Amino acid sequence: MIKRFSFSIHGKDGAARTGVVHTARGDIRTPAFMPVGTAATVKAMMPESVRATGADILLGNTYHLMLRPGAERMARLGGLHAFMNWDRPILTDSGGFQVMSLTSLRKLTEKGVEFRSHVDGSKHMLSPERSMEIQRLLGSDIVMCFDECPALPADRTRIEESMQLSMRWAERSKEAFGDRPGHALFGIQQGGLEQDLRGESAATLQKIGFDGYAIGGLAVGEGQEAMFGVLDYAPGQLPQDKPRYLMGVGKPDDIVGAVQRGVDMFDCVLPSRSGRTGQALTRRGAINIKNARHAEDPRPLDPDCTCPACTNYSRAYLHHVFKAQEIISSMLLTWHNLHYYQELMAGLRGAIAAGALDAFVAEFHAQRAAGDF
Ligand SMILES: N#Cc1ccc(CCNc2nc3cc4nc(N)[nH]c(=O)c4cc3[nH]2)cc1
Ligand SMILES: [Zn+2]
Repeated sequence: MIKRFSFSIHGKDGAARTGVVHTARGDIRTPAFMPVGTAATVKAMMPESVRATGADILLGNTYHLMLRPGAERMARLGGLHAFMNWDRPILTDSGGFQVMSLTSLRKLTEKGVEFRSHVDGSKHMLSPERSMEIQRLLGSDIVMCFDECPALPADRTRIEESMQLSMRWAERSKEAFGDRPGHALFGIQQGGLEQDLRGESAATLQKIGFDGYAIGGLAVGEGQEAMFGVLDYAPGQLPQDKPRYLMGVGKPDDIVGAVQRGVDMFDCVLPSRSGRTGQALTRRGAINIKNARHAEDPRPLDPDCTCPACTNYSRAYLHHVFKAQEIISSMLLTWHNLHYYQELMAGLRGAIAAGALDAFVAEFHAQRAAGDF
């Protein structure tokens, strides 16, 4: 018997919710953070280490995996879960956003988008139908509609036309996805910073009917204030009994503010990418371990953190291995950052369940104001 996708909300505090997304490959505690595993790996992390940080689900990318190793090849090899040795849920982005942000040679039409690979320059095409087929071949548990995310700033006409195209593509995505018990399809709201266009998008998506709803078109340079301005109304435009996923977000304080406004799921490359550059994200704010002041500091990054980096190594050691460009430097800081993100999510879940989110958020900001340690 295939376990069907479902979402149960166990607690609320204001607009914030905490609950569980049930999937055929396991449960996802929400609010949830999804580490990004773009090319079938969360960079510098073994999958068992990613699980040890507390992650219940990973994100993969249609765009990267269709170029290398290829969707049909991945299917022949048993699918993405077997390929990368991660047997829990995987959500895959649908590729449109990555095409627009990673390629320059491309042609956008009603049918879809033609582009050249940033890997080897070969020609490729993505459409709602092909994106659904690729995500099926990968074996993704949560599939994202194929959409268009307009670059900001853009005038209202461009935003409106792009949103309407994305809604036509959402219809085609749903049609192509078919009825796949045990798998979920999420719609993606567009509409830029325009409340009425986002309302129209939400209504159209709800009429088509999806297992979850993403808030797209944000974290594209609009800044936190404008993003929170949209989040003051956008989650409420979406069905309240389905998961709400804010794509590409974000910094710790972005996530806290978005959870307060009713968002349930997040993904961002920040903790892994910044970890590889020597930036440690901690409850007191960011620390750049390459700074000379850490060269002889015997203390851990964060004395209150239980991750392997903070348990077994000094700042001086982390400073050393970063300066020496040792591979372990990326491993340890990525592990720390992902551990910190999962601790933050666990803290948010517990605070919402206890009806104590305001106090949690106040303490979150107070610790960061206390500054570096
Ligand atoms: N380090 C680092 C770092 C780099 C980039 C970002 C911003 C990511 N923002 C973002 N990802 C997105 C993916 C998306 N996918 C789709 N299918 N649609 C979107 O509207 C969309 C919007 C997004 N906005 C955040 C942190
Ligand atoms: Zn740590």
